[in-house]
Amino acid sequence: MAHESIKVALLGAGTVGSQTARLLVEQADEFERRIGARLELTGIAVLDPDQVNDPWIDKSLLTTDTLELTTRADVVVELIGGIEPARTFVLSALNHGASVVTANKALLAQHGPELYEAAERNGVDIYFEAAVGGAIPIVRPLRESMVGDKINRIMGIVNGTTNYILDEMTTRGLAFDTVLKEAQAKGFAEADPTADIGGFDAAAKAAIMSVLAFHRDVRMDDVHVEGIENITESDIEAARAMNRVIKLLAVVSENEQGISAGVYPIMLPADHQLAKVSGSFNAVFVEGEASDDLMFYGRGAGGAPTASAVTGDIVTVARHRVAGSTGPSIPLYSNAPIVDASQAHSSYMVRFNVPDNVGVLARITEIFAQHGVSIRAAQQHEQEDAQGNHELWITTHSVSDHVIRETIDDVAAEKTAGAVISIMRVFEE
Ligand SMILES: NC(=O)C1=CN([C@@H]2O[C@H](COP(=O)(O)OP(=O)(O)OC[C@H]3O[C@@H](n4cnc5c(N)ncnc54)[C@H](O)[C@@H]3O)[C@@H](O)[C@H]2O)C=CC1
Ligand SMILES: N[C@@H](CC=O)C(=O)O
Ligand code: NA
Repeated sequence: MAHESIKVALLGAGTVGSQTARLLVEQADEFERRIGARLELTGIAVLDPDQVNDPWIDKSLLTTDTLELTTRADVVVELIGGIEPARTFVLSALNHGASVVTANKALLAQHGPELYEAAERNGVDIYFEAAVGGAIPIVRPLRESMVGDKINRIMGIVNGTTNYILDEMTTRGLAFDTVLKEAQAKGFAEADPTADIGGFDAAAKAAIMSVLAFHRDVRMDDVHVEGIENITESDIEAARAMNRVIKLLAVVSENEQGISAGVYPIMLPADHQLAKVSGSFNAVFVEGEASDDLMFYGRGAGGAPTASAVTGDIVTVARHRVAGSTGPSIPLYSNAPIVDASQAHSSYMVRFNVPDNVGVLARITEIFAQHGVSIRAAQQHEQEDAQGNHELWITTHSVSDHVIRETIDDVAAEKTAGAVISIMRVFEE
């Protein structure tokens, strides 16, 4: 039977919702030809209709009764964000037989399996390309294209806000707070930017990628998270002096020990491909057993780029409805153990402020040796501060996060040995 139209309900008309509405209006004829049925926007739920002034939005479609809107659509597009009430709206949509498109990584990283199961039980789709890497096609490749391969590791820059902040601090020497405000103004940051700065947004994406790559129920709480909130201009200068740049990486992997997922800042060599990813761009390396290395690159945040991924999903699930089918399910059959990513080994650079006294360097290296931490390089800087202290940089060989932190705690406990300025992972292939 020919479909006259596919009813689309939009929940949210903020940074992403507004641009999604624009694409749906501007591309309506094109989408109709691709789908074989017209997309009919039946309602747009927002918190405050008076705040919506986009010329392409028909104000008569605005509603504040979000739950009701989820009950009268073929496709519900959730662009509200957060856990509740978004979870309730998505479940309502699925249980009323609508397919769902969402960009909500926070929701999927906490309740994904419950929602995937609800979609399957109701014979509908749940698609979420925008939830990882914004415009970059990465969810679909993991969910469909690479399903015949075994993925060993995924490593990437998956948060546009933090990449923008680190890049602007590095290239323009701007202060952290100034750049964060810019990222918020450009629409990259989450409603609560601590999700970006604290690494939680990247951690949610790491959990989603782990589910798709390893077929294992991996949630937000399984991801080891460190953010960029403590990174200072002096850390950036130190990295530059080592011909490195600081990036916030999400790394998920599976080996004989199990699955590990972590997010942390790390110093990359300046000529590493990920070091060159600038502004709000994201990049994801996927290491497949048969495919070998794949790289995905593009705009990871912002209204229009994210809306591109959202409308791609809307067209896809609409096509499925016209065909009377659904896309692939998300099987979670693996019970591989989850390994604490903070136990993964890495090289580290520790910066100390030390007094220029006889025996200080010897005492610090002795404490490192007592913990079995092997030193790759040590460098004391000639320049002294007002108190007559000097910076001492120690780079280690591979060591676990746990051991290096115990080591520097012991150094810090000896007041005469000097103070720890910062500690940072150093990328070694
Ligand atoms: N901004 C970006 O670059 C990206 C955002 N995302 C995700 O997209 C989603 C939306 O993000 P933004 O557009 O940036 O958020 P936003 O804060 O700009 O917009 C949120 C919209 O939801 C509406 N809303 C909030 N509570 C509601 C409720 N109970 N009922 C109806 N409407 C409600 C607000 O009125 C507003 O229109 C989030 O899940 C976010 O994580 C994903 C990728 C990139
Ligand atoms: N706040 C996020 C938006 C996209 O997911 C980011 O900065 O990457
Ligand atoms: Na994407």
